[in-house]
Amino acid sequence: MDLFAATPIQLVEDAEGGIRYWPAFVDEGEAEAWFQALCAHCEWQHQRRPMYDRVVDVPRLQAWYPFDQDSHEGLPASLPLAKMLARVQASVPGGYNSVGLNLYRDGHDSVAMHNDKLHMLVPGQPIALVSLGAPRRMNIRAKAGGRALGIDLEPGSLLVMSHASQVTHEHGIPKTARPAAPRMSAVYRARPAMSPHLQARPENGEMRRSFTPAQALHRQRPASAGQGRQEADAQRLDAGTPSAAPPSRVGGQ
Ligand SMILES: O=C(O)CCC(=O)C(=O)O
Ligand SMILES: [Fe+2]
Repeated sequence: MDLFAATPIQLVEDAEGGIRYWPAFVDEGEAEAWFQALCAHCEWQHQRRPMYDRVVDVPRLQAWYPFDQDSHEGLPASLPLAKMLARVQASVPGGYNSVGLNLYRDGHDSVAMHNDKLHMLVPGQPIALVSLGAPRRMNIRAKAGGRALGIDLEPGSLLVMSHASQVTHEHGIPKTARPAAPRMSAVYRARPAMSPHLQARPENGEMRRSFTPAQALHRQRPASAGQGRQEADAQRLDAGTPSAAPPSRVGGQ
């Protein structure tokens, strides 16, 4: 392993490791192979969520794989997720038992500023986010105030956020008017036992549509642009998996 890849950039400090970024976590060839395999073989879903009197689109595709922490049962053999997990574990050991994937088809896809849902995370355990495909900017902002920090998440990079950082900071991927090729994140987390995440979906009246591999990368616009579907993004409710918990402004997976 080269020294560059082994040395993270410290973005936020706290007692649990803060937020750290490894720009060249894996080489380009490997990142591209993972991206292609995940695009083609993940079970991509497009969520729509009831919100007040409307149903809103989650502006990105998602896939979820809960798995056994020891045996890795739950990670499909057709996907490189176990191999990716081994790489993550080698850099940032943790009790990971869930991976959530996000596919941002173009600059219209996004995730609103949020922290990952605390009741669905094991305290003290890291959140490890592998970026693949095109680079996209992530904003990270202290809840206490101050300017957001913008970091361009490169393909093959690793971003690790401490549990503690989810209490103090928010993160999000804003929409961009610049041409943006598809980008993916694979987010490894340690979920508490029996968390709602591990139970059958859909939950809370959420609606989903599945995508074939060929459809996954092609955005399907509403028939009438003027009456386009509302997106959850503006309301900050799109930031993760709905759960049995009451809606809150934090969102996140
Ligand atoms: O795609 C990303 O880099 C961020 C995803 C995220 O924040 C989440 O899934 O909770
Ligand atoms: Fe998040």
